Amino acid sequence: MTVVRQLRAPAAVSDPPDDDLAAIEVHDLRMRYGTTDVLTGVSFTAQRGEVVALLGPNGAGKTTTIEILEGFRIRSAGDVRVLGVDPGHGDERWRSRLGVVLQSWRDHGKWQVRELLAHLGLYYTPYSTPRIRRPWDVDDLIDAVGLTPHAGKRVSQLSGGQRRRLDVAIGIVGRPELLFLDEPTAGFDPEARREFHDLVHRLADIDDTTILLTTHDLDEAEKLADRILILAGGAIIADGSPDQLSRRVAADAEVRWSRDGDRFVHSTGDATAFVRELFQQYGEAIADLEVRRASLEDTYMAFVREYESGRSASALRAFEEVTR
Ligand SMILES: Nc1ncnc2c1ncn2[C@@H]1O[C@H](COP(=O)(O)OP(=O)(O)OP(=O)(O)O)[C@@H](O)[C@H]1O
Repeated sequence: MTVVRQLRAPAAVSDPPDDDLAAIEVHDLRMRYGTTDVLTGVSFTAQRGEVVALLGPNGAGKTTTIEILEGFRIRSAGDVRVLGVDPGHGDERWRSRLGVVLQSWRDHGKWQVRELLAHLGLYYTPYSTPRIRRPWDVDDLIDAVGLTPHAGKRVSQLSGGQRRRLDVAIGIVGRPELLFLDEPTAGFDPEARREFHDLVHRLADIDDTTILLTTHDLDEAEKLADRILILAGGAIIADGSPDQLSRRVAADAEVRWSRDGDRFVHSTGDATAFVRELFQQYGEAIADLEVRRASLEDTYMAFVREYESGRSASALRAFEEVTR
């Protein structure tokens, strides 16, 4: 079954007037399944052109949050605006401005790659605007996701990683203003991952696409995201750039070097001043210099541990002080 539906062409489509609004605004979002509260008060915003990574342990509610923003799930409570619209009441024109890459999408097996993308692209033609020409040219799109050698293959013949690239192509064929990526690189080899990262940077930098992604790969989050949100216990327990978060967790950097064959390590709050002094004192005798801040993985683990030990409120207060 395909997701394509024939639509009546809307009257001339102009660019929406809400460019100054944040792409996503979420205030006190709550979600209850039966008697279980999964989201207990999620609040955050994403500005236009921002790449935001939503991190959190399994079952924290990342997919639930994303599906509410996409309009696929109805929230229990809270205010949500996506491209200025309540997703519970989004119409087809609103939907045409979104791109969605779900965690797994097993469909369309008999279609050929090029044929499928050309067909899905037709859905977006009526929503082309002077600023955003929809859909994406099919051959450019296939090239952008690295599927040119496989353009004539049936979807059922693609490998897992190629299939995932096609999922991404399906998500962006309508040149979305806002793109949701739920664990987009699961199953990618390192080369495919790097190409995908380049594509995300291109979408954000050149096309000014806002991107909200979930991932369990912290290295990926650090490479891609302008901002990281950590979801745990039904709420956002940390919100900031990777650098802001790592400073919150570990104010000190670790400096390592060697001199005359001996290795040294020193923790300092001002690595630049320390290194300057080191060179003044020992000059060319210094070798193998490294300055290391806490990685995002260290930072993430510290936040989640802090949260799990019941100190989330104090962690959040301290974080807000650092980023104020
Ligand atoms: N339709 C549903 N009915 C009942 N409970 C659900 C439903 N969908 C999700 N849940 C529960 O809500 C919680 C959050 O699930 P969700 O898939 O949003 O988490 P997640 O953070 O995306 O997890 P993961 O990292 O494992 O993908 C889980 O405990 C899950 O079992």
